[in-house]
Amino acid sequence: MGSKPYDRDTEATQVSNAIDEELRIEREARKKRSAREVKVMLLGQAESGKSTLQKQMQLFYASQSLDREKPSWKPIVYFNILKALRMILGELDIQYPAITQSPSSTPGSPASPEIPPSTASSVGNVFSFTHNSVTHSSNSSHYSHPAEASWFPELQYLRSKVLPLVASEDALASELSGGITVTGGRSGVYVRAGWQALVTSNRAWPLPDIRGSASRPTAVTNIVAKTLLATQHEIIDLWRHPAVRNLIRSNKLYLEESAAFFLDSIYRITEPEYVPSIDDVLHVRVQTLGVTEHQFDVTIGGLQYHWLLYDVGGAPGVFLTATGLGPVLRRRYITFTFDFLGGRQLTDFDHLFIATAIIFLAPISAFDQYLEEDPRTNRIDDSLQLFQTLCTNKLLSKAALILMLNKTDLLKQKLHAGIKVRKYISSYGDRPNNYEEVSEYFRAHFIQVQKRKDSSNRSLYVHFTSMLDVKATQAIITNVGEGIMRQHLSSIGLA
Ligand SMILES: Nc1nc2c(ncn2[C@@H]2O[C@H](COP(=O)(O)OP(=O)(O)OP(=O)(O)O)[C@@H](O)[C@H]2O)c(=O)[nH]1
Ligand SMILES: [Mg+2]
Repeated sequence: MGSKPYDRDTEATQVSNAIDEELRIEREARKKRSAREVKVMLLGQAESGKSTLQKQMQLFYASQSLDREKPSWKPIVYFNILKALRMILGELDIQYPAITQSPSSTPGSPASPEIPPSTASSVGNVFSFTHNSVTHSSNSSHYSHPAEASWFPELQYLRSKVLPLVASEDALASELSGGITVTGGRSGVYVRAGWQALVTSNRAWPLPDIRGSASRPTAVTNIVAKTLLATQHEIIDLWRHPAVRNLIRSNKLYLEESAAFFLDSIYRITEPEYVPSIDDVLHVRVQTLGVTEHQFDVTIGGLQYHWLLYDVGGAPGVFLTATGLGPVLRRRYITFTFDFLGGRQLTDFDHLFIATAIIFLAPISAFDQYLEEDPRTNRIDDSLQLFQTLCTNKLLSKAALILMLNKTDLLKQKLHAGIKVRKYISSYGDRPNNYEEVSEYFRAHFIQVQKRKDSSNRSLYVHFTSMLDVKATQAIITNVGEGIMRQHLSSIGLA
């Protein structure tokens, strides 16, 4: 019988060659792919505007996709309003415990649609401030404003009207998150990468990526829409009430930056046919947890490039490694993020540390604000420290570095209102308290950090931005985009 002798070595060699060939093909394919792939990372402290920049880039490079998403932002706009109302009522309760007593009914007031029973019962918990137990004295002499005691009946009435809405905040968040709650609140959130979070008073609700949210349930959203419509006048009366104005002016009440925009627009938002505008989408505040990836195709010089944008959530303690290392200290944020990205457990991210460019956002309006988790750290100081960590990171030393000194609109407003930089940053000294001087002062500090700490000798591109201004931001994106492409072409040897 002439059967061929079995040759173990030959077969092993064939298998080995086939594997090598497969690897070579995969390497070639990867090389080709990466020549067309531009990776951009957005970094900066919480609320610095990274996700807003991501939306602006989406608007610039893929505007139809943002248009398609608009309806799904509606419940999140509602959520931002409910959160603002909760914060207003919370502070009023602390300042004026008397208003927590039931009001005598006011004639002619519209009835609010019913809130789901599961949430209505939580009203007591939402406002269980220690101050509530203080018996209110009818003697108004301890109030700082002469009219304060006379405000109580109206505040009591407005509170009773708005309270059912506030009580639906958790139910709305639960509906949007598909019922998943994250325990531990702001400081101890454990969620996988790529989620956003609706943060309520003591909980966080992971919000699945808005892009995949077409089939969301809407029961609570509809009830909230009706309740908002039924109470729109009371919401406006509360928002414009001198008591609330007073609390904001005296810094006793600090609302998220989107709050004023949405509350001022309440009549437009409560219209039955309301669909969020691009402006609304840009104003929405949703916290990013972990890293969210966004992709666009960008055509330059007749060639199509695939942009991968990584929006890295800036809040502490929201990262989870695949190995379950858990929350990290604020100071280690960037180092950790890079470890997380460089760690090979998450294959999608394992090449991130060769990002083409990093855009670092620093909100320079935050000179009078402190970190929530560390009330002694000024937010500008925190931004400078994060920026320094970034400049010294070896893994990222090849990436182009772009610095956006953001929220210049808010900075101008604050300076115009007479808020003194010197009061919060003593080294500012006696320099003039105007926009030109202040913005230049901050710019010089960031540039100095890079000069001193970045050993790679790369250039730093600095832009002053106001991320809610579409026209101005689109011009900056054009400029930054061209720079990033130049960097990319040079890194793959084509420029
Ligand atoms: N006035 C003003 N508001 C801004 C600007 N940029 C962003 N915002 C608002 O600031 C809030 C926070 O912005 P985000 O983009 O969510 O911040 P982020 O850096 O992604 O925050 P994290 O996801 O927590 O890391 C949102 O309500 C934005 O609308 C700006 O230039 N001016
Ligand atoms: Mg974000």
